[in-house]
Amino acid sequence: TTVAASSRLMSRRAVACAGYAGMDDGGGGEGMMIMARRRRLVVPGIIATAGGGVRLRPATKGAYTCARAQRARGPSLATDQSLDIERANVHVAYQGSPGTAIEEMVFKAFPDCIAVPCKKFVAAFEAVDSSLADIVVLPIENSSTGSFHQNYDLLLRHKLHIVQEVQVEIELCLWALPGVQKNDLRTIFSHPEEFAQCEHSLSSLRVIKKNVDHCAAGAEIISMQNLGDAGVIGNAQAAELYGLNIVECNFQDASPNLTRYLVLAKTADIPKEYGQYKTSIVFGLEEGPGILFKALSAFWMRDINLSKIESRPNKREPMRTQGNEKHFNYIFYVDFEASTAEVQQRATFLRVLGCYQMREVGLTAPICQLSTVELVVNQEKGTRCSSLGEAYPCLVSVASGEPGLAIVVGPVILRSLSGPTGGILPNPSASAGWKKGLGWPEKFT
Ligand SMILES: O=C(O)C(=O)C[C@]1(C(=O)O)C=C[C@@H](O)C=C1
Repeated sequence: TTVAASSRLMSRRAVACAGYAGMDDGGGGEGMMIMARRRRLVVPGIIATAGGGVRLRPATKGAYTCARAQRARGPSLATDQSLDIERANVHVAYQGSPGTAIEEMVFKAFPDCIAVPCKKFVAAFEAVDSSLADIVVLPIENSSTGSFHQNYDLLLRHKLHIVQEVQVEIELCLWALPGVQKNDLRTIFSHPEEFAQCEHSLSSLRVIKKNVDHCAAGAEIISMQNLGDAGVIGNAQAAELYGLNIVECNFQDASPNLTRYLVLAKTADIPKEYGQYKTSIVFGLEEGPGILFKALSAFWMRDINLSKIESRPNKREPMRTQGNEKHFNYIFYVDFEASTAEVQQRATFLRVLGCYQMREVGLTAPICQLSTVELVVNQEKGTRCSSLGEAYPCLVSVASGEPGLAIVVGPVILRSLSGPTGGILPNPSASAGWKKGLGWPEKFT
């Protein structure tokens, strides 16, 4: 059976590897066609390190330099202000390998892309940092288990901009070698987040859970070692690819099971037309009663919908002192359905992580749209912008420490496509940083 198992795996993997090398597998079947369209980049000069990072091979050993990578894949759009992430051949980095849920999402969202699978997310971020890939795709939240906390930390550690978010429904299945029943299972492999999404389903099984980076890694272990008492939780694609049978479909505790992914690039991709979009910021606050409430009231005063707040420990300054007491110190990640607001008046630091469009793959209905009325003033530079696109670079520079104060005034939010619910006047007390003499923007007076 070992031979049968490995030849089964080999034949499946031959298809996967044809995809990996960017070769046409020559098959005429529907599945083969899909694999042929799916191109993955193998970067020969990249060495995975034990810590999951990547480093480039030294030049003497035939380095695959950024310049060579660039030549191989044509002109880079990484410095182009109008980065088109939905173009053909956009290079998409992610943590995963053939058959993973994340890869399925990548090909759903970017059907003509070149996939750049990496061992770890850190390596995927580095691939974009070093221009080997245009964008990185990062899971950030699941509809039943919530935030992927470690991935929030990655957003801050790297200087990439969020350029899009994509929500995907992922059906999880339990699979094992052909002939293996649910009762035979003693070990189950999966990604920790996928275990969490199936906690209730798993409670009836007496199994040991083993974490792997993604479901395909677990499937490969089972297939290669011919483990007749092990299963793996993941999406259906990997089961097919690694020659496993589905023991149970819809194994996740809640349906639909949605994962929200962020797409990040080196350059901010500012929405040029007003549509359904979001901004993500991260900030720290000074000590004091109600400070978070005051910062967030800036959104309320402008009728801006906050869609998510996440607090994380401030790793650089883990403790703050209040009187004689020491407390944990936090930073706050906030997503809101508009452009940036004047939180920076109260923030000890603030970074705009991105302003981006929201996409849903196979899901329904936009919730809110922003009208074209938007004005930003950077007092020091006296810049007035009439669109979010114009305003964004100024907001980013102010947020990253340049002198000045950028304030978004307005905006008028259309709650439905049928018409505005009314404009929001800037509230003087909320705009305390506004310099006298500049006056209120005409559009709002
Ligand atoms: O195990 C896989 O196949 C994965 O792709 C893992 C993965 C991901 O990285 O996107 C997939 C979905 C989950 O919600 C969390 C993790």
